[in-house]
Amino acid sequence: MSLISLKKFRVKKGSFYLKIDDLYLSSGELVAICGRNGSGKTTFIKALTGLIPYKGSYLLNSQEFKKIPDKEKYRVISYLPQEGRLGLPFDVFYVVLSGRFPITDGKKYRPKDFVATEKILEKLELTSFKARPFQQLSGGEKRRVLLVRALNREAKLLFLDEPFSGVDLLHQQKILQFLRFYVQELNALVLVVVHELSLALRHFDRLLFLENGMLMGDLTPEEVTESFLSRLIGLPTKLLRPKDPNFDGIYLVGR
Ligand SMILES: Nc1ncnc2c1ncn2[C@@H]1O[C@H](COP(=O)(O)OP(=O)(O)OP(=O)(O)O)[C@@H](O)[C@H]1O
Repeated sequence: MSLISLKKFRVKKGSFYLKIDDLYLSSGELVAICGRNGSGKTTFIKALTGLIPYKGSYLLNSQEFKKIPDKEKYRVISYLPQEGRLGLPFDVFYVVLSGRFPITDGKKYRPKDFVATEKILEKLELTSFKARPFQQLSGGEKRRVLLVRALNREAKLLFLDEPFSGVDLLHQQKILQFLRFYVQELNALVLVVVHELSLALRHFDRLLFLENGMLMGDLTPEEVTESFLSRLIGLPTKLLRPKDPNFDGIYLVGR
């Protein structure tokens, strides 16, 4: 059964229209949303989180999304916006802890919230930052902290808008490994806006390609062809498929 089911889904932003006729997404999938600047990726995930209005049918867990109470939505959904709030006047630990607030029923944080926060900081190598004021971190460090905050809710439906921007290659890889673990452990659906097509093609289960607000492709990495990529990118493209599936390092293409 699909976790998200869309039919004649429409979003209007000024003169821009997003139109998706049929799309079904299930738990346990790591999905990349790709496309050129202005193709509608952010508009799409903002509408799916309920931040901007839509028309048509959007079922979340077989329930009409608009009829689900906000409190219930916040328990199920976690969202990392493209531009995070950068003025948080707290230490890193409390910024990450606050990601769990919607699952506390509005009461105080429970001991298990503190334990989970310590654990996720350790897993994503941020323990040494935990007592530092968030505002003093570098751009990439802030991005990693805000991502960990979004992950800390343990939501079954996770939307991440460009989580890798400004993040170094080592930590991109750590985050990707953690996302795979997250999807499997929580049986979650994770949708990620990704510009780096190499990352999307190598690490994701399914790739949604947007062009001018339309879904022009819904493909597995194996189904993506060079001619499809050339059209999407607007440049001749060569697709290199690594021969060693067990290599978990980084591939770079040199001259
Ligand atoms: N509030 C708004 N009013 C009018 N047009 C808007 C508004 N917000 C977005 N748009 C337009 O909608 C289109 C889609 O924007 P969106 O942010 O979804 O693109 P994107 O694919 O996420 O782009 P990027 O890769 O640059 O982040 C763009 O042409 C943008 O200019």
